[in-house]
Amino acid sequence: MFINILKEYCHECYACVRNCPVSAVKVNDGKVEVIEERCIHCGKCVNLCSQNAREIVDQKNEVIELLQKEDNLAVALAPSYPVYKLSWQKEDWFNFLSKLGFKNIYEVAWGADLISEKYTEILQNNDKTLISSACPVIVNLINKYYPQLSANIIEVVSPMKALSRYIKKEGPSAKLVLVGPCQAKKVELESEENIAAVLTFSELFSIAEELDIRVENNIEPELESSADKNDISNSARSLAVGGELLKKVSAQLDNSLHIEGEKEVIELMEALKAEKIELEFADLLFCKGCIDGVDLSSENYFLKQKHLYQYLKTNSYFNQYNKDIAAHLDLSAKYQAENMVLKTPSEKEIWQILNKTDKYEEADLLDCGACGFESCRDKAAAVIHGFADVKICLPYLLKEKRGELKEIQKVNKNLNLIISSSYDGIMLIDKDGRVEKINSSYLQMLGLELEEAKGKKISQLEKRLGLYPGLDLQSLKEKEQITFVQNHGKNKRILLTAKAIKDQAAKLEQIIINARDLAEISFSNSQNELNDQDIPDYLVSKSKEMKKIINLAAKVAETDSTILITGESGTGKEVIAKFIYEQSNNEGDFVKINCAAIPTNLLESELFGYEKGAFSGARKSGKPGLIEEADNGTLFLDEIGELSPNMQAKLLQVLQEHSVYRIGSVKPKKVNFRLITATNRDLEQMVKDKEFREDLYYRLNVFPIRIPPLRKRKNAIPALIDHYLSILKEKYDKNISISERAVKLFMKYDWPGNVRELNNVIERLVITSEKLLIDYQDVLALYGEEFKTEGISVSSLMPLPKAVAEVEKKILEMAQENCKSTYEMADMLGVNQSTVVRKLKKYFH
Ligand SMILES: Nc1ncnc2c1ncn2[C@@H]1O[C@H](COP(=O)(O)OP(=O)(O)OP(=O)(O)O)[C@@H](O)[C@H]1O
Repeated sequence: MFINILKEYCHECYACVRNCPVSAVKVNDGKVEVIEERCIHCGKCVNLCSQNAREIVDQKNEVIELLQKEDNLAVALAPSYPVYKLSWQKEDWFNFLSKLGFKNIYEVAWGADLISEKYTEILQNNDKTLISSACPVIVNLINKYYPQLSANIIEVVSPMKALSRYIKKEGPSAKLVLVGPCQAKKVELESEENIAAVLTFSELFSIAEELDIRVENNIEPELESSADKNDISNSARSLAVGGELLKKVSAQLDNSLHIEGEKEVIELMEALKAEKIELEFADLLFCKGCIDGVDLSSENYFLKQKHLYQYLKTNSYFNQYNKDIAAHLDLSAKYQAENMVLKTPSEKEIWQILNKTDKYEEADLLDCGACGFESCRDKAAAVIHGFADVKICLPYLLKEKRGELKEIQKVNKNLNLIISSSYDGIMLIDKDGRVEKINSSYLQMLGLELEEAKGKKISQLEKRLGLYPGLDLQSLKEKEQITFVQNHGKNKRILLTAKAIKDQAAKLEQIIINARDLAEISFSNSQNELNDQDIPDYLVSKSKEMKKIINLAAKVAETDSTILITGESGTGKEVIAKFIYEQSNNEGDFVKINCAAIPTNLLESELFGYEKGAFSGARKSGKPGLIEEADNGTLFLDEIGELSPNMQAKLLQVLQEHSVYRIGSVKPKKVNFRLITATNRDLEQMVKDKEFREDLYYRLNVFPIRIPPLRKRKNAIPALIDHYLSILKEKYDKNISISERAVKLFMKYDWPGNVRELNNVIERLVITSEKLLIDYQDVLALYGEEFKTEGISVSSLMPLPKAVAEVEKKILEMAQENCKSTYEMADMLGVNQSTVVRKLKKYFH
């Protein structure tokens, strides 16, 4: 690759696309690329790039190395060399090059002298238009884009090649570095074996800078002229000014011309191609003479020209040349057509492309040139040839962007509306943990005004408001999302879901927090309540309390949140855990273990598994633990309150690292499971008593579900009785039912064993009953004392007022458990509401 595009500097101005004379620059994904095989190496795109996004591949390092190790390194200067340093004379150049380490200095002008003789010879016996081969860009242009004219290029090497061949003969061991103003020479001379490197003048001077070489005027030139050598003609030395070659060779030609400059050359090519013009000889230069070459184009052209002629008058050449050696040189060359001419697309193909950027008729073709092509048609052709992105069309993109902007504004407006009207608290935090945006629901939850929250550090807010635990920014750097319950003082608990927004390099950019008051989740009358037919048969949900729990469970099932189910033994914690698993999208299994039922040492291997030979008695092959088995599924740890401190620590590690270590292994295994735990113990109290780890408690208590005891939801009893009777009828093949009075008796009992006890009692009654109707008496017969709670039983003497007070208190307690309001209690007890309020105050405050 001759030209590197520095993509980070390219700002998509497409000046290079627009100005490349042969469409050798393509646009790919917005960035430009040089198509090497189409490039004629004119260097124009390098010069015009204002962002310096082009880098010519150079050989500076090779030359530095050569200067340090080669004893016989020569340099050849292109004829334009005097104009690179307008203030320098020959001595300056000599001192400079000698100090750099070159042992011999040649001038390419000698090569020009050599080839001009060859030209004169060929032109004398010629019957077709011949074109000069001195300019490598012209040779590339003809071979690639006017292949029918390749045969017209004069079959003589360029002056530089001629010189290199001469030097090879003169001193075969000499290695040569060529220095000139032209990028194309680098490609042209690549294959000449005695040329070690080709540099531009700028590259040569940057090497000097690197080696800290300066010009000193006190060194005299050491190179002497000798008698057996020849001079260089001044016409050859002025070859860098356009037209000098023609002057030198065309004395006897009637029909020849010299042309320089891109536009003029291409015009002539077109005329020659169309056979509109016939010439004996055309001396062509792609630049305005080599003094205007890519590396010299910044200085005023006429100043350069004047200086060159002046310099040649007052400064002799560096070296003389041996004509005898030159006489035997092979200066012939063959030029090969490489046809890069593209097929012209049809009108239909062009319009198919134009249509893609909303251009349907001539009036739509603005030809603004912003895409880098002169016309919309040219651009469409480039798209067809694969050189351009169809979408790069400024008017089209502007229209599209305007539409997108409108859409974004609309979405933004809607989004703001949704956020501000959301019932959930929503907060946006920046990567440094400062509040960027917060909606009014959240402000209300925190009891803050907007200005008290906006821009403040979340950690400071949490401290000030006593919110604990705080948002763990560190873990959000590693994870996508965390869910946890945050305590607001004693009574308020907020369920927080914090989602990390990360950039492409996975660095945390922002955090979105969604907050819900747990009290509201638990008691809200959800609009998305499950229908009765969606509730499985094994779950009796007739009571209001159970319905709420089931709806809550169904909602949380959709998330991957960790759930803690609490409630007395037999209330249905496991049934709810199972229901959550069934409602979720978990692909894996429901794996259950009762932490109280297994001794600690066994529990560890059950949960974590073990490697082969981990302990005596272990299975030879090792065994995966239940945590591994629950991968992608749900792990239900019942009686979590019974976990030993050691096991608590190990479980916490699994939850923090999302990986498990089998016993005897140091290799973690990644696991992904939903955890549901259950307990009938008061974990919060256990934390206070230091019996349960606080950090583990917070990890488990992400989404709490509390199942009340059956005595607090006695209205569920009839439905539960029906449920069990229908199962038992089938099981025991008995068409048995229960009397209303017996049910009433059931309703008065406190059911310390909860639903499980109720189930057992009914089963026993079904088994023992000889009739088809279980009655009040049957219950009493079987459970006698326990169920005799109907009426008031008096077992000892006491003052009457005290007895009345105790009865009143007991009755109020019972009414409270079964009623939602003091009005309902008043109704049930046959007194008015104010009496209930007064008596409640008396006994309970
Ligand atoms: N809502 C319900 N509908 C039908 N059956 C229920 C319901 N709740 C509980 N049960 C039944 O009650 C019994 C006890 O339930 P479960 O084992 O789920 O209770 P638990 O709270 O997990 O008990 P423990 O704390 O002793 O483990 C089971 O037979 C279960 O099927």
